[in-house]
Amino acid sequence: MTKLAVRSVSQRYGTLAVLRDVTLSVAEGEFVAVVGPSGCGKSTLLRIWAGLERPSSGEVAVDGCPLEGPDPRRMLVFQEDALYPWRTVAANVALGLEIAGWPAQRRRERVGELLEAVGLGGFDGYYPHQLSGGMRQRLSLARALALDPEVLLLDEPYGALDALTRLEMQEELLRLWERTGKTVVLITHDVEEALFLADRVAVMSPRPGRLLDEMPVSLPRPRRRDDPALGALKGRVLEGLGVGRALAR
Ligand SMILES: Nc1ncnc2c1ncn2[C@@H]1O[C@H](COP(=O)(O)OP(=O)(O)OP(=O)(O)O)[C@@H](O)[C@H]1O
Repeated sequence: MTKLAVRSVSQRYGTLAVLRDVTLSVAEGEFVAVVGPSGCGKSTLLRIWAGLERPSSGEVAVDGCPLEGPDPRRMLVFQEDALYPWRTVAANVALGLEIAGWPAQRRRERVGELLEAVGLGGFDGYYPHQLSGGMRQRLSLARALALDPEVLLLDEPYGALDALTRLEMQEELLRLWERTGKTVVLITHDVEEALFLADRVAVMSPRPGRLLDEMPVSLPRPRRRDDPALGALKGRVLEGLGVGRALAR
């Protein structure tokens, strides 16, 4: 079943055309990565699916119905963590639960589960500035997961992390996805990250962003990062992006 869809979606900001005639669907439980040059409208597409903005033209659907607006069943996680610095780790995770009216005891239990799940057990009383970049991203993920959303919209969540932490976070995300079966859309600049994680990679053109290619990655998981088949796919994505084969090696 199709979870998310855009059909012939275009977005303009004043005279700036950002997305042009984009049609893309994501099946329930599917992991789709979107890659494309900086400024081609990837985040815009994610904000449209989050219900934070409406396209200038085209249709946006969730579960086959026109999208109405933001909904806790679809959670967006940003590149820069959007944590509240004055709230502790536990209080950051609890925010959505507070807004949803969960009683204090249930909130505490849920926050404990979530922090364990993302490897932050024992850090409840820390403040965001006392955490590493990777820990802050784990916290952002825990907060996004609090109300058990059906869809995770991840906007380059690991872009600011060092290479090793990034690989670790990719493995964790994969485990989470395998365990929960959530629908995931991941925006990334990192073609290897896209191919390591996703069922399908959508390749976008420079602004105004159009969909150039949709590439299924049918390799079984766990994937090996040095698998030559991944290398061949990487060549195809880079070629689509106009980067050329020479860089793929
Ligand atoms: N609210 C807005 N008002 C005006 N212009 C906007 C707005 N939001 C985005 N833009 C412009 O739309 C274009 C696409 O932005 P967007 O953030 O979607 O790109 P992106 O592909 O995610 O880029 P990056 O990979 O660098 O994060 C940019 O030129 C940006 O300046």
